[in-house]
Amino acid sequence: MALEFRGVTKQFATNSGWDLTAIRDVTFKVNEGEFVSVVGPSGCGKSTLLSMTAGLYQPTAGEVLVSEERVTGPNDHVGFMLQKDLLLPWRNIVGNVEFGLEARGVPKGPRRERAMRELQRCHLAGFENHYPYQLSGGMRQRAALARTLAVDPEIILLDEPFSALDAQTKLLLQDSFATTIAESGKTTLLITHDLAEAVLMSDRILVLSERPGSIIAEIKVDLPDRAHPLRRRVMPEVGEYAGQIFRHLKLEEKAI
Ligand SMILES: Nc1ncnc2c1ncn2[C@@H]1O[C@H](COP(=O)(O)OP(=O)(O)OP(=O)(O)O)[C@@H](O)[C@H]1O
Repeated sequence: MALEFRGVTKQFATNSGWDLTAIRDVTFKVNEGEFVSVVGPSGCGKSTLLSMTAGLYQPTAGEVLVSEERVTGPNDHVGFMLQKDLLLPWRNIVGNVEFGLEARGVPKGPRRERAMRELQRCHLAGFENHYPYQLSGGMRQRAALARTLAVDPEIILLDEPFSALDAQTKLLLQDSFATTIAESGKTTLLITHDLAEAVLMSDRILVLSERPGSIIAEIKVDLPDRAHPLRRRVMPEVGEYAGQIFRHLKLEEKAI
C-alpha cells in the first residue's frame, strides 16, 4: 500500500479558544501507481490531507501511513507540488530541478544527469539555461514537476497545479502531466476544484463533505487512457462521472 489514512481527524486551535475540526475520521487507501483525486467544497480540508501526507502536520487522531510506515514528519518519500511553482528566480531551470538533489548531497555529475533526464521527460530539453521569468506559466509548472520527480519520491502530491492557467494551457498541461506521471509509475494524489479534471486524470476520486471533511463518496473512473486526458475528454462518460460528483456535492441546491 502506497498511502493509507486510518481514521484520521485533524483539529486546529483557534483564537476563539475552540478547536476547529478540519477533517473527521477519514479512511482511505491509495495503491502503488494509482492516481487519486480529492474534490470537495472550499475549506473542507483537502490541503490539510496533503499536508498530513507530507508530514507537515500530525493527525489529532488516527494515523497516516506511507509505504506501510507511519508518517511522523517531513520525509523523502513524498514530493509536493503547489499551484504556485515556487521556482527560485535566481537559479536557472536545471539549477531549480537539481535543488532537491543538491540538498540530499547528490554529487554534481549525477545530479546534472538526473535533472537533464527529468527535463527531457517534462518536454523542457533546450530550456535548461533559461530562468523562470523567461518561461510561460505552463512551462514553469512542468519545470516544477521535473523538480518534484528528480528526487524520485514514492508519492507525488499535487495541490491544484493547473488552477492558475488559462483553459487551453490547462488542457495541454493536464495531458503532459498525465503522460509523464504514468510513465514514471508514481502514486499520485491530486487536489482539484475542477470536477472534469478529476475525471480526466484519475483512476479514482474521493469526494469530501463540507467541513469537517469526511469522505462521502469514492468513485472509480472506469475509463481507458488515464495517461491521455485529451483522449478521455471526448468520451461521453466523462460528463456522466462529473454529474455524479456534482450530485454528491449537492451543487444544484447551493446555486444562487
Ligand atoms: N494551520 C492551520 N491553523 C488553523 N486552521 C487551519 C490551518 N490550516 C487549515 N486550517 C483550517 O482548516 C480548514 C480546512 O482548510 P484546508 O486549507 O485544508 O481546506 P481546503 O479544502 O484545501 O480549502 P480550499 O479548497 O479553499 O483551498 C479551514 O477552515 C482552514 O481555515
